[in-house]
Amino acid sequence: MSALVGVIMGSKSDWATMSHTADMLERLGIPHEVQVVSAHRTPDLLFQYAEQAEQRGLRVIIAGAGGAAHLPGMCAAKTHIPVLGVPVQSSMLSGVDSLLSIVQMPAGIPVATLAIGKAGAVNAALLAAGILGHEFPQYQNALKKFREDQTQTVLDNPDPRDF
Ligand SMILES: Nc1c(C(=O)O)ncn1[C@@H]1O[C@H](COP(=O)(O)O)[C@@H](O)[C@H]1O
Repeated sequence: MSALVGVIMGSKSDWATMSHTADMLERLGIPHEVQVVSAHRTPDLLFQYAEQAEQRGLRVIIAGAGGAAHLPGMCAAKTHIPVLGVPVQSSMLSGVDSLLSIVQMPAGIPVATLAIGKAGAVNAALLAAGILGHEFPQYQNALKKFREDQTQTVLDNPDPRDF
């Protein structure tokens, strides 16, 4: 099956964070693709990627970027499919710069903004599963199973001293 989720990131250096998105999509069995695309460094490629996303069959785009993180917003400006933004933790400002760059979109062009770093990267994949779940019940079931397993793991390990 061709990719339903496009995972893009501003730089190879974002892969340490965005690999958590890919890992979770893999775990849920959701077909996806990953690619470095930068609004700053490869603006023409970004426009082409966003403009062609829908016709290529993508249903959701997850865009991770750090610092002056314009990638998710510019991607959202060029496509109608939902864009989920993951703020990558930058070295200088700990990702607060990334978060604010992504979250403060003007009314009319939404980006669904996740938490900074790994938590946001994982949750973006789970959110994508929820969005896809209406059209593809198998991913809704995979999401439910993930949640049930997570709950059970916590219930089975109540002692915080056991690691
Ligand atoms: N925020 C953006 C964009 C963009 O928004 O288009 N392109 C690259 N970057 C970010 O620059 C940071 C440093 O990149 P390098 O490590 O390549 O210098 C990365 O976190 C990347 O997401």
